[in-house]
Amino acid sequence: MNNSITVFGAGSWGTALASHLSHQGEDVTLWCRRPEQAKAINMTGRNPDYLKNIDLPERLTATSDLEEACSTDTFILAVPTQSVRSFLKQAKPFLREGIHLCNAAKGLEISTGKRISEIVAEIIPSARYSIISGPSHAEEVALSKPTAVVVASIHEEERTLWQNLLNRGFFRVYTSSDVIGVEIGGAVKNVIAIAAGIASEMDLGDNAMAALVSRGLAEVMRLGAKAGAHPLTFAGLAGIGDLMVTCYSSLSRNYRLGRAIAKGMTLEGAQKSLGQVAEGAYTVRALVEHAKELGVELPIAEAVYRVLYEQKTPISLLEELFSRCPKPEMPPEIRWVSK
Ligand SMILES: NC(=O)C1=CN([C@@H]2O[C@H](COP(=O)(O)OP(=O)(O)OC[C@H]3O[C@@H](n4cnc5c(N)ncnc54)[C@H](O)[C@@H]3O)[C@@H](O)[C@H]2O)C=CC1
Ligand SMILES: O=C(CO)COP(=O)(O)O
Repeated sequence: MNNSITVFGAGSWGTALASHLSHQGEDVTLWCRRPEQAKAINMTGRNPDYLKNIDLPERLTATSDLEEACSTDTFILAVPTQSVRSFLKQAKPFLREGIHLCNAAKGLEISTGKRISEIVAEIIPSARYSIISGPSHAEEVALSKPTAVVVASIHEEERTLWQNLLNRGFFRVYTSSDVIGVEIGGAVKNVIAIAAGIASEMDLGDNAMAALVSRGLAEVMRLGAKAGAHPLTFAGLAGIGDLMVTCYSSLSRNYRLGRAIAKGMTLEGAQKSLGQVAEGAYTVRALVEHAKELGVELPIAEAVYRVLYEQKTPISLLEELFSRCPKPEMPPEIRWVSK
């Protein structure tokens, strides 16, 4: 099979996915925001800003010309969540009707609390949407380390298309029809990973970390249940799988951001020192600022928000979390109500 695929966004994840597809024989264009980055990739075969040591396949070409990048009908969207809406508006005039669009970003929009499928439906309603998620650090995918992910779409032919394109070598792709669950799992785990970084820096211990991951999963599930996700999605790659890889790995930017905050850095300083996007710092705002509409209790997310945006100390939040009223482990709202 030989398709022409454009990957929007030449950060770590866009570069890793473009490289994977290109290694498998696809013609891939990597769209870069900055012309000098595209030029450097084409001249040196390496991305000067992300995954700098990875040799990119020869057939991968980069461009910063958006019209040229849009001249196909199959796309991966790998720009950070808060830029998705403005990016799609910019690309829309060049896009054909009925494009195949696989989103690779993980987050919720701060201004609306929306998932990316909802943003895409507003801006490009004719797009046939899929999402790829699961435990997949770009650094490992770029080195062809064994990785398993899930692609979700409400259209069976779309999930099959992306599975056929991406499932090669040590990159195994499962499919799902639960777009809502896969999106929520990927977005919220980034917030829990910030908490995990904080807990790790505070040396709270293995018990605390396991409690955090489990209770973090409970928050993911509560939110998912309310939004109409299938509960079993959270037992899979986009749920517990991604929570584990992000909460236990120093490759995770969200985890590293949490550690930096617990060391006493400001949020701005921590973000600057990271030099890459830690989506959890934004998604937590979407969760807390839209808590009323979301209608679920998210104590860990709220604690992360107060540490990042209200300068509360992690230890005071830990004490608050532990002094809450005792309750059942699984509240009644964790059940699947089909929508
Ligand atoms: N890095 C990873 O291991 C993984 C990342 N993701 C997700 O992929 C998304 C992108 O993350 P990374 O590539 O890791 O980020 P990154 O921080 O490595 O790179 C961000 C990229 O987005 C571009 N960008 C920023 N604002 C933009 C705008 N307004 N318009 C167009 N492009 C813009 C930047 O120029 C840069 O190329 C995030 O949602 C992240 O959660 C998902 C799975 C794995
Ligand atoms: O989503 C990821 C791994 O699946 C990457 O996590 P970070 O954004 O925290 O690095």
